[in-house]
Amino acid sequence: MDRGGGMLMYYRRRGKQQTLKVWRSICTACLLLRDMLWCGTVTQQTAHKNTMVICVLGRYLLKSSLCSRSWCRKSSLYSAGHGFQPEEIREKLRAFPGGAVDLLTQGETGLAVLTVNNPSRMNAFSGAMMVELEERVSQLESWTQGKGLIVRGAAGTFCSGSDLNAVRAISNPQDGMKMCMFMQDALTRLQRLPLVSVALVEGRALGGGSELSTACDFRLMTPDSVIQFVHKHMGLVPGWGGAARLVRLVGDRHALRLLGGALKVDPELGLRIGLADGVLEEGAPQDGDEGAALRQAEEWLSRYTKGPAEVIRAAKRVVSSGRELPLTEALRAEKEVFGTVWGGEANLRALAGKTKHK
Ligand SMILES: CCCC(=O)SCCNC(=O)CCNC(=O)[C@H](O)C(C)(C)COP(=O)(O)OP(=O)(O)OC[C@H]1O[C@@H](n2cnc3c(N)ncnc32)[C@H](O)[C@@H]1OP(=O)(O)O
Repeated sequence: MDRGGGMLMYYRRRGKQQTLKVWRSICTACLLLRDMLWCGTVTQQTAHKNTMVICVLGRYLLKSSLCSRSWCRKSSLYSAGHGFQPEEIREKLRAFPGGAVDLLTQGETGLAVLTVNNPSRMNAFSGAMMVELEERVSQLESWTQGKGLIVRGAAGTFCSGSDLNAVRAISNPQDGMKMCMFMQDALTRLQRLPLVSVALVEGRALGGGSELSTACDFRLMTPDSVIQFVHKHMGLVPGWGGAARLVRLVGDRHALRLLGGALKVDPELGLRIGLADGVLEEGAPQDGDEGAALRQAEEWLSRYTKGPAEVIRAAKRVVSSGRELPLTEALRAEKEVFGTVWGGEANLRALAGKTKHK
């Protein structure tokens, strides 16, 4: 079994052990109390009070052990209880064909390129493409050697959101909710991948396209590009998790300006409010070199992905848990990830090499 799979097994086993330990402690404490009550060491009132304390404490411990388990298991956002039936939704979405979501993984560099590919519709997401996106995310979840991911659109533009033809056909509230849960789930899983991810925004990122860009760790913009949450003009708000992520990226006031005003975010505004992390050099597409922006993005990303895969992936994991979990849980998750690199190959090599950080 590879290291990633082994780690997941370790987390699962550890989660079960923790839960068992908590149950065992609750039972032992209750039995002890019962014996003390029989022997007359404690009064009935004290025993009752202590039972309450044990129950509250036990509940807290169980909850926290289950919480770290579910985080490590990369569980879905929604379950059947929320009306989330992924296979049924996939079938519905596949009824709207067109376009593709392509994935290219490079073994030597550990970088992958995910391309939203529907140029005749400015890379709008057909239903079939939503299903393909989820499949590509699953592929990336099993790619244990990966370190970085670039998300881009084909033919010099990023993505114009969901395909309006599909949107019209599923405009009833039930189908809308299903699509919303499906895309939130896929994009949350994309954001949680143990890969440093960057959205390469060329041309336009509109509606769902702007939401997709926020599911990456970073956004690089070409000089003439625009990110625009156009949802207001469609009588909508983001539904692919874009609003929740936007608030975390730029703060609630900027987020409200971007959504309420459907503002066009050019690179200058993007950098100022912290939505963009870099602007690529001028001129490349005009030279007829379509791959130039991608090469620049690869070079930019490689600064953060140089080094052993297990260390880069661990860095992304601790950032993901820090980003999403309450502090106590995040610290516990960090401890677990730390345990996977401490005394590991890269750590021992660095110690033997007397590394200096000049
Ligand atoms: C929760 C998710 C919410 C959402 O994503 S709702 C969707 C939000 N997106 C939009 O409203 C974008 C609508 N499109 C536009 O505003 C413009 O097409 C856009 C992207 C600014 C490009 O404008 P232009 O450069 O003038 O090009 P154009 O309009 O002639 O477009 C070229 C072809 O692409 C098509 N297209 C663009 N965006 C699309 C979309 N989202 N769904 C379906 N088709 C779309 C457009 O209809 C046109 O096709 P055709 O040449 O007329 O056959």
